[in-house]
Amino acid sequence: MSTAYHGTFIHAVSPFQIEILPETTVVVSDAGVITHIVRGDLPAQVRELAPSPIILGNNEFFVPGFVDTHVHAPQYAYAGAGTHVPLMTWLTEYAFPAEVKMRDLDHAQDVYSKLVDRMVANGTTTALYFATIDVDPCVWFAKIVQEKGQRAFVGKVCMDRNAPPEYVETTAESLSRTEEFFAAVAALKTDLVEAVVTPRFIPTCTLELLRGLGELAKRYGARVQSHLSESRDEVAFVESLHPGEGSDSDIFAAAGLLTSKTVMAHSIYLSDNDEQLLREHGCGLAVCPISNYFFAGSTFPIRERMHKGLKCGLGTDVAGGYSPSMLQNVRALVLASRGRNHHDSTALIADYKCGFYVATRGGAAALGLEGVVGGFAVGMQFDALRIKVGGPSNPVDVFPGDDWERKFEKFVNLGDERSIKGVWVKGRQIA
Ligand SMILES: O=c1[nH]c(=O)c2nc[nH]c2[nH]1
Ligand SMILES: [Zn+2]
Repeated sequence: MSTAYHGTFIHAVSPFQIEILPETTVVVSDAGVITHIVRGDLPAQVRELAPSPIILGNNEFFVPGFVDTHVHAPQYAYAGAGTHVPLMTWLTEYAFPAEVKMRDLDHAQDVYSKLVDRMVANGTTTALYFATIDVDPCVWFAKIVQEKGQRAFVGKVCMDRNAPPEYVETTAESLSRTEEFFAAVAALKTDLVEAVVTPRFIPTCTLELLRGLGELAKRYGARVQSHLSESRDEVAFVESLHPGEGSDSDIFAAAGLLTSKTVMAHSIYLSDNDEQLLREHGCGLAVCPISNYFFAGSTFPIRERMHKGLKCGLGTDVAGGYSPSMLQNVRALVLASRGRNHHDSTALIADYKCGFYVATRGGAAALGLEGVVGGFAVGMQFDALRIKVGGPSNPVDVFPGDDWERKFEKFVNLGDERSIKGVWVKGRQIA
């Protein structure tokens, strides 16, 4: 049985253009795929296909669900804390201990459930996750996202050097556990949760491990994620570990880890050669503006990089970024690009439309899901948010004369989970 949704639909069709479809009916099949988009009054033909259409009220509209291209699930336990130290210190003092604690599966259940609930409430329908180095808590996490119905790509983190003795693997363990995790996720038999090859970053992975993971990614046709050229201290550390062996991009490329199914987080410090390598291999980049304020020491030049053909999505980077809200990250992206322009008037500014684009369609493209999620079109899957502005306890006030464009812009700049009244993934309502 199909379901019909009638009202106003708003999505980004490019980094510069928002399309508003008022008085529109979207019909979604049992399989969660959009089969019809009809403008105008609710057509009689739709009543036959979908006898109980969902009709939006005043000040309501649908937008595509958000795509978070970079999240560390176990770090949610301390999100909002640890904002005073640089990356390498933060990893030792906050990230690694929090990840070790996931070995306590009751604690893992608590943190992971709260994170996924919070992300869904904030409208994130797709996420690319880092978990931890241990297989059991990773499988636990995959089951939690499966139960909650979010579309998720989950990585068992790999590290065979420069990590605490209680939180490091041998090269052989890291590779065999990755395969174990792939088998466990395949056994879940779900098309919404997928395992991802996940070297943490070059400082914690030997070249032997990187090469082994490159081979696994090829053999499984798997997605890959890692961090790339993310901060000055990380870049200096890689230079000291691999003098004369090139940049992070060169090292990942040599290991076979740059593919069209790769998403690299941060990617701040890129030479022309790095940009060319990432573009040629069709990699996606996860831009994490809140986290960049704290760790990167520089702003990702998003408009310039998109113009050069690099596929950019938005990432919260919980908990290097303190907020799991994609809207908060859209705003941080816009503010950061404006700040960059204040220092260099030739720097291009990303506005709220651009921010919304990278949070939805851009993120989908970075993950190779263009034409699947991130917008509304026949043949795409229905991952959507029902938004309401105005009314008591809504952070967005509306006034006479506010048209759809203004209501949408207010939602992007002022909205939060109180404005998100329903969340659908592949046609199924999950919140
Ligand atoms: O923001 C980050 N969070 C992490 O957990 C991490 N690990 C390596 N590099 C990292 N950057
Ligand atoms: Zn990260």
